[in-house]
Amino acid sequence: MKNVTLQTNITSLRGTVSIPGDKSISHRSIMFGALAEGETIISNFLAGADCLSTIACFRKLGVAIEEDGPLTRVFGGGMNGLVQPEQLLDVGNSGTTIRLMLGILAGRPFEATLAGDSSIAKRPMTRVVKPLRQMGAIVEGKNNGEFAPLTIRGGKLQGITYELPVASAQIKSAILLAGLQAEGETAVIEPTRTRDHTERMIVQFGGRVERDGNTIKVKGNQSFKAAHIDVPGDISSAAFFMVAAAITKDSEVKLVNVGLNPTRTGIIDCLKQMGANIEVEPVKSDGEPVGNIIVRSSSLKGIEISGELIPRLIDELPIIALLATQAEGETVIKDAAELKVKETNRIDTVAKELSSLGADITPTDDGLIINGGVTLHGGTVSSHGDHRIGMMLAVAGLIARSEMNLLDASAIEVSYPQFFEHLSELIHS
Ligand SMILES: O=C(O)C1=C[C@@H](OP(=O)(O)O)[C@@H](O)[C@H](O)C1
Ligand SMILES: C=C(OP(=O)(O)O)C(=O)O
Repeated sequence: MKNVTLQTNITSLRGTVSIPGDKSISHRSIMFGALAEGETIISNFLAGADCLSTIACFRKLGVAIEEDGPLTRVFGGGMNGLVQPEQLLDVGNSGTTIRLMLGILAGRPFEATLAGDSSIAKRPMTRVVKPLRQMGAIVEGKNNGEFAPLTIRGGKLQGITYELPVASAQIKSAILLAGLQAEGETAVIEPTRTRDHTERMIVQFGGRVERDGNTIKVKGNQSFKAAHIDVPGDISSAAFFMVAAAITKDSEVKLVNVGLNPTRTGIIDCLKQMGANIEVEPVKSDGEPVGNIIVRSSSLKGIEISGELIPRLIDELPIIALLATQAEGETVIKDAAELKVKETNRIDTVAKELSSLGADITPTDDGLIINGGVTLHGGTVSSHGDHRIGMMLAVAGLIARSEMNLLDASAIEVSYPQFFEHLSELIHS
């Protein structure tokens, strides 16, 4: 529960940040490395608390994983290499870990129990438990499997065709990971395109996956070969500095090595639509698309953010809400009810914390309405244990007119342990 006094009312932000590895891709590189045959070598792995939880879970499943300076090595024993864990699998604060691991464990012929922190205990799990049960896994947990702790006994699975009730890469990935181990074919139909890192990684590890419109299909009984994965910088982490540069005066920030997978670049589209001064320089890469992003102080206008754009910037909505407080006119965020089931109810926590700093922000059933052009003042705010809320509030501090204290700042370690260090390197006061 580290509390920090934030730097407020700064003059400008200038410099370059090399953005740490993408959280979604880091999780998946460990998972596929564990299921593949041989030594997988990962560079730029994100050593944030969530991804370290994934490593700890796979070690308990018998997989050797070495953190070797800048490289992470996973010694996979193939699909049948996982062994029944002797202890509970602790996913910490990570929704991606628990949901994707359920998909993997659904196909394994042993029992395992997964649990996490108090936030994980409140996040909905029926969304993955239901399709996995349909495929043949046995899952037990509180409220008929809605909440962790969850005990899963996997085994012989049958492929299914499943229409996702919400646009979620975690549900899609859990079903695909089970489908890769099932008899026959598994098809997942997504209502709107979501991040496709799992599909890309299936191919990188020598597997097969097909996409036809919004339907993704995998054949069962596949096996994987070890791979080299170079994890790009996390655009969801870069977003905090993009917004920070846009809303502060005399600023110019360059973010290097950022993942530019089109299923994740909604924040760039949103900044452009709001009138931000932003440039993107693509950089050659073998795997996921990567580039550098340069953002300068901007004069911004309010927009509507809704529909298919939402899954492409879902984790950036807290920092976009702050951006909107500095734009002229109204910003309406809708179709984003999924924000209610993240680490916190992000509609409520964003509205509560930004209102306490003087923002004009109203929570709705599926988003937020923000009237911009407001000067923020200081005060005591809290991350509520949610890393993205913590980083958004630290960025709000940069433009706050009086002292600001952030409670529970340590939550930021979930996705960006070097956040304060990188921020202070940019500050010119
Ligand atoms: O698949 C992933 O790595 C993630 C998917 C998203 O969640 P949902 O699938 O619940 O939308 C996102 O919010 C989360 O931070 C990471
Ligand atoms: C929602 C998030 O992650 P997860 O679902 O993995 O906890 C996030 O990182 O914003």
